[in-house]
Amino acid sequence: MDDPVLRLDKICKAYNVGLSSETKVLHDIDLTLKRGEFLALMGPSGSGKSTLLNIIGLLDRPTSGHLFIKGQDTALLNDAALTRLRGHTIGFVFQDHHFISAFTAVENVLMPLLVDREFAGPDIVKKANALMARVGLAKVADNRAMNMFGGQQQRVAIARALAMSPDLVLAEEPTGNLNTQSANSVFDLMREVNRESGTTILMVTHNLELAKRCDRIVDVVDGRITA
Ligand SMILES: Nc1ncnc2c1ncn2[C@@H]1O[C@H](COP(=O)(O)OP(=O)(O)OP(=O)(O)O)[C@@H](O)[C@H]1O
Repeated sequence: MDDPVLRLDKICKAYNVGLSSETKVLHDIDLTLKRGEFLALMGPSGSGKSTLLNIIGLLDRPTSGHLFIKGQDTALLNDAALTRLRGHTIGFVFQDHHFISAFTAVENVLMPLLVDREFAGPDIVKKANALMARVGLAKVADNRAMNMFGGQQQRVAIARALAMSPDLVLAEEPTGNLNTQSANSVFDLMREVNRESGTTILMVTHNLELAKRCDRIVDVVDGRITA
């Protein structure tokens, strides 16, 4: 049977505050993402969306509960194995893209392929250029990413997230800084990628109009899934 890309089983997260107390931020989160799904994660500020995204992105560990990626229980993996799994399975698109400022757009897309020995090979430049074409930026691939418009930068970030052909893309407010037209066009691109290549996408957003165009909306309120 095909395992879901992601399955969360009773995920809880508490942060230590001072020496003796802790704040519980996530409570018994159960969530399954099937291959090819495009899910919108919504919820008020402080409800725990970023905390959940960090756990799903294997950047942080839950306090309790289990996170399965393609059937693999990540609680059983050490940090090196988690890093490898993250690199090969998950792409990230954030509001703040952390581009390397001295690099062109296509060089930023190339970076993840260059640093992973298992991917490095003669075709990676071709792949990076194909990704730039895929996101509609072939003509400006050699411009500095830092000098581009917001919508273009977000397209570069999407191309970079797709470089390792991830099963799952996590996008945190990917259209948050954009005007309505750019936001729609960046969302359209993500929708196309999702439909064409079957990449599973989880997008945190405050934009209800865009969320409605996803396959499913999940609301997080006070660290619990409510809908
Ligand atoms: N490292 C930390 N230590 C202690 N408390 C934290 C830490 N990180 C987050 N929190 C708390 O956890 C709660 C959830 O925060 P989180 O950033 O996950 O919410 P969010 O839904 O992503 O909010 P926003 O939409 O504003 O980004 C908040 O009350 C926050 O103050």
